[in-house]
Amino acid sequence: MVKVNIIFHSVHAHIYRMAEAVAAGAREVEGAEVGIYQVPETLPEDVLEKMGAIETKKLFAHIPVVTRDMYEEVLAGADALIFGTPTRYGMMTAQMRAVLDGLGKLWSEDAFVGKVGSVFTSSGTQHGGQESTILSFHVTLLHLGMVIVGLPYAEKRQTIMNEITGGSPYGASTIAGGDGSRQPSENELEMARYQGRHVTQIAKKIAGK
Ligand SMILES: Cc1cc2nc3c(=O)[nH]c(=O)nc-3n(C[C@H](O)[C@H](O)[C@H](O)COP(=O)(O)O)c2cc1C
Repeated sequence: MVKVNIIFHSVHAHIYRMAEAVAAGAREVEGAEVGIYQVPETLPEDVLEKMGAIETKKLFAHIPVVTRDMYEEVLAGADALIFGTPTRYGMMTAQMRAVLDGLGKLWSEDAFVGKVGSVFTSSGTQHGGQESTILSFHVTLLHLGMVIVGLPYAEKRQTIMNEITGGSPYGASTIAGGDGSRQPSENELEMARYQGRHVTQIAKKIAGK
């Protein structure tokens, strides 16, 4: 059994939809045990309301929130962690950062060394920093000692030119549009499934399971 957990933050549900696709891909691998968790939201209710996020947050309210008492089991206990974060000023969200910054004790115990780490993202605009979000996230994964896996060019969907699409060798991604109205395309969701499957296959090999 190879254990893969997907940890995401989302406000308007784009990353949530991508996370479900990543999970579906991971589940295709025989012997995979796949979990999906969201990080705690730190924005107050009135701010979420102003952002028009009350309804979109409800779409994934059923997904368990990973709290500090769960870090050992959910994060350190997995063979692979696949993180999903919206882009904020070209980087991960503060909500995701807060979880990573809470891993100090487990980091000092080498709890993540040799585990597989991977990242996917979304942004409002096509060139709004998807690559910098994923690559800067990778720095933290390297500090934790993780083996980084991206989205290889073997996944040809990232090379298409006939439609607007996310996806890069660094990881799957989607473009939400300035007003958040664009939903992940089938091409982007397929890349997310590929990433989930690919990470799981590699984690299975590394774990010898
Ligand atoms: C404070 C803030 C900063 C943002 N920074 C960027 C950015 O640097 N580039 C960009 O393209 N979109 C940016 N966005 C748009 C978000 O990336 C977009 O809303 C998000 O990817 C949608 O994902 P979600 O539906 O899962 O929340 C920003 C949004 C907020 C609220």
